[in-house]
Amino acid sequence: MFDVISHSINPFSIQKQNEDQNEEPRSRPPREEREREDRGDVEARNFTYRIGFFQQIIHSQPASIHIEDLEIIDHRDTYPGGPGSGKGTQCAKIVETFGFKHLSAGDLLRREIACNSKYGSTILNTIKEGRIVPSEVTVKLIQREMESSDNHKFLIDGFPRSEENRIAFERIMGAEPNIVLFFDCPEEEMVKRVLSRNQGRVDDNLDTMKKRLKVFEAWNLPVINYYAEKGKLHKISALGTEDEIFEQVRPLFAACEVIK
Ligand SMILES: Nc1ncnc2c1ncn2[C@@H]1O[C@H](COP(=O)(O)OP(=O)(O)OP(=O)(O)O)[C@@H](O)[C@H]1O
Ligand SMILES: O=c1ccn([C@@H]2O[C@H](COP(=O)(O)O)[C@@H](O)[C@H]2O)c(=O)[nH]1
Repeated sequence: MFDVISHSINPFSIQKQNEDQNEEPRSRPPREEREREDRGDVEARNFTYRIGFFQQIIHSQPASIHIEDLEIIDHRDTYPGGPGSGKGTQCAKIVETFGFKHLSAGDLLRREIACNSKYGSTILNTIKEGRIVPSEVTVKLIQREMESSDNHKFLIDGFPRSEENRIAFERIMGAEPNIVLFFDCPEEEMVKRVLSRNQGRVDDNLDTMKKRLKVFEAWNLPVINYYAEKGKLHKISALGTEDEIFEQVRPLFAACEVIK
């Protein structure tokens, strides 16, 4: 495993200066800053967006499909697509049936921890705190997997977690999802599933789960709104057996197969 981040500036320290995930997400940057960004002013972008190290890469991969962490407005006892709602479980079924390449952002980050990569220990701490890893790190991991895959159909699971993630992904990969799914699950069910998952994850405990739900609630809403406005969002009830849930998912993907 090699480090995907080769910059001399640590993206985690940039994130710390610019973002407190315990606070509400910031609104859009002012127009002047956006214009600087559009002009490719790297220095301005670094400061403003925390993720500005990216080169603009136009990528020819066909658009990907995101299994998303999403949230419903004014419906606070359910957390669509939240932690433990069953996204990974359904992804496995989609892969089996439709031949997609499954990319779980969380798994990619955990792999960085396991192989002691440059930011492995910082990623570990971030995950223990239930916080969001800087987009620069996550998108580069996803990019590497997409570019080294023979497949052209991707299921991106648990990503984007924030508008910053979404914007970084679209900018780097030059691709948008064809479809975004959100899994609608009551909070107590998610907590129950996470606490009985039994896979030895450092974040499968009540303390981290509470933090994850809080971060999820604060940062996912703009992402949902964005995809809803684009007409790409599909809500799936996450209650029921795995097969029952897949019967809601299957037709959506069958329709995508036809579009090509
Ligand atoms: N329909 C279901 N009914 C009951 N348990 C389920 C169902 N689907 C998945 N599970 C179980 O719930 C746990 C969480 O599922 P899964 O890992 O797929 O969720 P996730 O949304 O990918 O979670 P995370 O975002 O934390 O990675 C697993 O132990 C899984 O076996
Ligand atoms: O895009 C991402 C995805 C994940 N994280 C961090 O990893 C954990 C676990 O993610 P799962 O999707 O539940 O496997 C999550 O709580 C975040 O801390 C991330 O930062 N960015």
